[in-house]
Amino acid sequence: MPQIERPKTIVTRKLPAQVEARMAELFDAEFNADDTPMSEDALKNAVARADVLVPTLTDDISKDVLASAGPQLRLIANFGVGVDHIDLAAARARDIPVTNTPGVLTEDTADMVMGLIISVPRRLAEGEKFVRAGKWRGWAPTGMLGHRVNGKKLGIVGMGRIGQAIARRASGFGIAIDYHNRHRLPEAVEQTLGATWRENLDDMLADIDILSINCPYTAETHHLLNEKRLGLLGRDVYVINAARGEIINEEALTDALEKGAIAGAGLDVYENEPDIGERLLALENVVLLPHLGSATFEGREAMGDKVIANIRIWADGHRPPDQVLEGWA
Ligand SMILES: O=CC(=O)O
Repeated sequence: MPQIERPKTIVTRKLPAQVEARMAELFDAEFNADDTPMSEDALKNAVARADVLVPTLTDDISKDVLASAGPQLRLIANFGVGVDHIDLAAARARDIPVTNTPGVLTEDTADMVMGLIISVPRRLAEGEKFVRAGKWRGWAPTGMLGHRVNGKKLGIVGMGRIGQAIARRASGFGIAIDYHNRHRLPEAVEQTLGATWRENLDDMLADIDILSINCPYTAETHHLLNEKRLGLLGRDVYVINAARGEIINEEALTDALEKGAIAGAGLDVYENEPDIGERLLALENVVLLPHLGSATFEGREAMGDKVIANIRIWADGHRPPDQVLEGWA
């Protein structure tokens, strides 16, 4: 592990001002003042010069980009929790640790998912647009009815920190919780959350009212929700995704929504961000958000603090606390 006084730290996107100020104090830091996502060439140039790269989810840190890394690049300290945009195996092969920012965005993301769990079945976003469009003619006994969430069953795919935080909130709304996860949680945790483990994902899909996707995006979870699995959901089911767009086959989801094979969706993430298909944009039974999961002032500052802590601890010659160990022995 190195000991470096002021590591050359290249930050690929504009970060909160307090975070950049602290980084400028502590590191030989280079920022992206105009916040334009870096091109592949710009990323190659950055890894050729930096000791530490601070990327975000909008950067494709591919094997190709990492092939341009100079021998001095010794840490990738990601601003964000998901690391699917970084070729972890290529980083591992070059012995470059990757860190992320877990924990500090859990509650914000869970709050936003809860917002979608309420707003999609109750048609809140649709109602807001209706009022603004000047179409509202007053209260009506059958006006803009949605589905009740109290007493319904939520299926959570991926019961990590965020999944569990959603379960805690949903219980407060009187929603029952089933979950599917690679590993079953300890029984005591299940009991506290009031959550039931479903070993078989397909069985769970056929037995829920709301689905929330909260697993990481990996080769195994690519299009986890495909046409076949969408077909297992009932007509009154709502799909919520605040994890990664690529976990759902967006074409198949759009088909299901268009046909009324499912009731609606709340999406914060997409397969080709920031592009969203015209067909999806045209649908009424969908709430579309611009990847807002962790978008609070407090959360983004805390994410910056985590990035800084990881760099400092690493620069002091220790293993950074949030090293992503996937692919590492
Ligand atoms: O999506 C946001 C993140 O990975 O932090």
